[in-house]
Amino acid sequence: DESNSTFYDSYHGEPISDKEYREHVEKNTTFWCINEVEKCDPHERRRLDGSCNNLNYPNRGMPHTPTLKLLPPEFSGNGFEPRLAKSGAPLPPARPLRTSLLPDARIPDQVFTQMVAHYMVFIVSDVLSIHDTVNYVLWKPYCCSPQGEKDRDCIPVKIPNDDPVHRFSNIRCMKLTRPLTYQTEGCLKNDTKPERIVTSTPLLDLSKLYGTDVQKLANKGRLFKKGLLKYEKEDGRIWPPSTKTQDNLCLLNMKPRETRCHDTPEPITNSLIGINLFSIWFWRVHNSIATALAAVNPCWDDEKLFQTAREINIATMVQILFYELLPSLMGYDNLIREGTISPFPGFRDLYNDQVMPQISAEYAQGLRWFHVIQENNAKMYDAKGNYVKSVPLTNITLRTGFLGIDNNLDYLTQGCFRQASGGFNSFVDPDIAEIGLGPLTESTDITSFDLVKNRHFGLAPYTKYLELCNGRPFNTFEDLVGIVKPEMLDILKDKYKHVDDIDLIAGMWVELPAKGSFLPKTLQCIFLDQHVRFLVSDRHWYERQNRPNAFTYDQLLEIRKATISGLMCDVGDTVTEIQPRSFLRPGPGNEITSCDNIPRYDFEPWRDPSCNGNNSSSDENNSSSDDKKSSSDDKKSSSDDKNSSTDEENSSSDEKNSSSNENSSDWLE
Ligand code: HEM
Repeated sequence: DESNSTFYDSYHGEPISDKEYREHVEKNTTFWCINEVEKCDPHERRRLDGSCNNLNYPNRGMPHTPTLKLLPPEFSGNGFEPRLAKSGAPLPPARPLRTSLLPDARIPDQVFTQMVAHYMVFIVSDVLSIHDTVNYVLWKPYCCSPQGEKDRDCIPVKIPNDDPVHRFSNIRCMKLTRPLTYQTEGCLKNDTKPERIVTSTPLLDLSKLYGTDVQKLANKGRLFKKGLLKYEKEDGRIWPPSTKTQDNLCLLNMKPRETRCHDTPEPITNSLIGINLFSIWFWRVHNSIATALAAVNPCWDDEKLFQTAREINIATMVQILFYELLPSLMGYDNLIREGTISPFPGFRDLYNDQVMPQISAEYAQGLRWFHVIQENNAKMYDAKGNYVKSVPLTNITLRTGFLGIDNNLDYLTQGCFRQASGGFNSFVDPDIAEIGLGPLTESTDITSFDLVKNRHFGLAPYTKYLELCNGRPFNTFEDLVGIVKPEMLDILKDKYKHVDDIDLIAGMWVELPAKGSFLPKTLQCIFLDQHVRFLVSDRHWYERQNRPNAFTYDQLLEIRKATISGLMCDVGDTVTEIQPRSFLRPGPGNEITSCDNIPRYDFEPWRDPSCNGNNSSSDENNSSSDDKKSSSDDKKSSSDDKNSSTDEENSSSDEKNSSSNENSSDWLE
C-alpha cells in the first residue's frame, strides 16, 4: 500500500495515474521520469531529496526536475540540432572559435585565490551533474572512432590542421557526447525540445554531501551516534569513510600507494579536487557542529543532533557563498541593491510559494564561465607558507588516493589560500583547454565543450540576453561598444558573420566586467537573477524566521560569523594561521594572522533549557568546547580522556573504521 506517497512526473510536476506508473515500470524509466514523494508535513525539516519544499508542488526542488529558461531555447530542424547562423549556415566551429576568443595563457589573478575556484566548483556539484562527462569518458568512449559516426549521441569536437596547439600533434578530434535529456531517458517524446536532466536538487542544500536518499545516507553516512557522520582517522587526519574495493570513482588512484577513496552517499566527492576538498571539509564541519551541540545539550538524541548539525552546516555553506564570496566577486553594493543579500544581520523573509525552486539553464551555463579562472598548476605549501611542490589539478581528478599520501592534503589546503586563482580575463589555463581530463582522455578542451554544450542546450543568442539584461536592443556589432573588450570586438566580427550569431558563453568570455564587479556583465545579470531565486523559492531558507525549526535571532547572529577562513581554521589540515578573507590573496589589509583572531561560532545560543537538569556533565563539555575555539592548532593531536563511555559505542558501529579504537570525542579537541 503506497497510500503514504504519491508519484509525480519529474518533468511536469503533476501526480501520475497508476496506469502511467506501470508504464514507466515496464519501460524501466522510473528512476529518471518519476519522483516518489512521501506525504508532506508542513512542519518537518528540509528533506534530503528536496521534496515538499514547495507544499503546493511537492516534487519541485527534487532531483530530475527541469531548469527554468530565462529565454526560450532555440534549435534548428526537426532533430533539434543547434541553431543556425543568420545566414542559414552552421555556427562557426567550436574549437577555432574558442582558441581565438579565449586563447591559452596562465596569468595569476591579482585579487582572488584558488579557494574561489574550489568553492565555486563545489557549488556546481550541489546543483548540477557529472553524468554528461561520465558518458563520453566511460559509457560511450568511442566518439572519435568509426563506431562514433554511427551513434547519434556522439558530437566530437573537430580540431583544424592550423590549430595553434595541435598543429604540432596529430590529434584532430576530442570525444564528446550530447547531454542526457528527458528525451534520452525516455521521459519525453523525441519530437519535443531537448530538455536537460540533472541529478542534484536545484537548491543550495549540500545535496551531494548528504546525498538525496535517506537509505543511502543511513548506510554510508550516518554513524547513528551523537549526530555524527561516519569518519576514519589516519595519521591524525579525519576522513569521510572510505571504500576498500575498487568499484568506486577513484579511477586514477596510483596503486599500490594510493588507496583512499571516499565511500560517501554520492561518489562525486571523489571527482574534481575542489569538490573533493570541500566535501572533506564540510563532512568534518558537520561533525564539529554535532559535537559542539552535544556539549551544550547533553540530552539531545542522535537524530536531533544530526538534523540540527545538518541545518547549521547548510546555512554555513550558504552564508559563506552569499555574504562573503558573492560580494567579493560581484560587489557588495550591487548585491544589496538587487536584494541578493541583506544589509542587516537579522531575519529576512522573502519566501514566495509562487516561485519554484529551480535553477535557470543560463545559470548552469554561466557557472561554466568559471573555467576561465581555474589555475591548474596547484602550488603546495607547508603550514608556514614555504613552497613545497606543485601538481596539475587535472592529474588528480578521480584520485582521492593522492590526498591520502605524502601530506598532500595538508599542502594542497595551504595552497588554496596562498596561491592566486587564474586571472579574471579572456584567457584559459592551457591545461584546462588542452588536457582537461588528465590521463582519462587523449585531449579535452573543456572550454570548447562549454561552447558546444551551450548550443546543444539551445541557449538563445547572446544579443537576446543583452537585451534582456539591459532593456534595449542590440542589432549591430557597433552596439557592443562598451559591452565587450574593444580588441575582442574585432575578433568577434572576424569570427561571426552576424551579431546575432554570437553564442552566450562566447559573449561572456569577451565581455567587460559589470560595474563594481569582477564578473562579465551578462554573467552578473544571470547570477543576480538566480541568487534571488534561491532565497525566494526555498521555504527552508536559513534567514527565514517563519520556517520549520527556524534559527532563533541569536543563532542566526552566530551563522553570520561564518567565513571561509573560520572554516579553514576549524577543519583545514595544518591551518593555524590564515588571512581573514581567504577568497582574497593575503597582503596589506588582509595579512595572514593566527586563527585565534578569526571569529568562530559560539554554540551557547543553541543551549536547550530542557536539557539543563544535569549540570555537571554539561559544564564539563562546555569548557571543552571553549577550548576548541582557542586551540585551533591541534587538529592532529588526539585528546582525551573525558568520554570513555563513547569508546565502546564507536567500536561497535563500524567494522571497517580504522579509527574504531579512537573515541568520538576527537571532535571535542
Ligand atoms: C581543475 C578544474 C576543473 C576541471 C578539470 C573541470 C572539468 C570539467 C569538465 C571536464 C566538464 C564537463 C564538460 C562537458 O562535458 O561539457 C566540466 C563541466 C562543468 N564545470 Fe568544470 N572543471 C574545473 C573547474 C571548474 C570550476 C572552478 C567551475 C566553477 C564554477 C566549474 C564549473 C563547471 C560547470 C558548471 C560544468 C557543467 C556541469 C553541468 O552542466 O552539469 N568547473 N568541468
